[in-house]
Amino acid sequence: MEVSDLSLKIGGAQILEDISFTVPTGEIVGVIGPNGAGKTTLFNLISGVMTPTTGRVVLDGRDVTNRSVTQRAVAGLGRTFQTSSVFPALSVEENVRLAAQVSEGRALSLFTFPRRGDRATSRARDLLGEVGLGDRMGFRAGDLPHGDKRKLEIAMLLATDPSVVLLDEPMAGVASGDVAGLTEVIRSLHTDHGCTVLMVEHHMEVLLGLVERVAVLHFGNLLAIDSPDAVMADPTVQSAYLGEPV
Ligand SMILES: Nc1ncnc2c1ncn2[C@@H]1O[C@H](COP(=O)(O)OP(=O)(O)OP(=O)(O)O)[C@@H](O)[C@H]1O
Repeated sequence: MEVSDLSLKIGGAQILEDISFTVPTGEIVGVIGPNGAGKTTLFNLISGVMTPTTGRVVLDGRDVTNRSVTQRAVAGLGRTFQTSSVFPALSVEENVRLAAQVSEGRALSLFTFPRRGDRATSRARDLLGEVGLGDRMGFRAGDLPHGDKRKLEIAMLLATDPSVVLLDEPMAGVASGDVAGLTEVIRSLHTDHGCTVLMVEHHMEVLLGLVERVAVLHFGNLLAIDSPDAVMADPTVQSAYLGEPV
């Protein structure tokens, strides 16, 4: 995935300015920065929720800058949001089955009842087993604890066979006892599914344990993108992000 010279101006406010970086296929990159730095806006521009004032977004060699959210999803871009986005009244299995049906180009309908051998159903069951929710398939999704909702969202993402995944604060609100399990599910996106992952996360221990590089945003500018050690040792990053050199 490549973004080049990506900028967003709203009214007189420069929200993001000339952001350029490349994430090679299969790499996990973390995105950090103080509140209001522009992390979610960057995800909105990459996923097509917002249109950049200037710049380009390239996925798998294809320029998708002028493509819609749906077209980018079809091109292999998946995303989770800061707030949970499961269908709360549906069962855990129904949530993933719908995602699998949509990715197969079938109707977003629950009136196709699950049958033995049905591809979307067996895919949903496999993925739920993989993320550790194999024993919760019949639960109402809205009743799951937050960490399991996050795992469910990842199973829904995987049902669409994404090549690039954007995760916006996946650990937000997750109970401390569920962090390790969810971390492993996120790791599997890259190790087992070969996904390219861009991840905003405030939980630094989790982030630094997962990512190969970290991008640091500050007031809409990209201060650095490098290995966690190099970024943490960077005096500009220390003074901007941590307040002062340490
Ligand atoms: N549609 C918009 N109109 C005007 N300003 C906006 C809009 N969207 C975002 N902003 C501003 O852009 C800046 C970046 O916001 P953004 O939500 O991307 O930051 P963030 O780094 O994700 O913050 P947080 O860590 O709090 O989620 C903020 O100052 C925000 O107020």
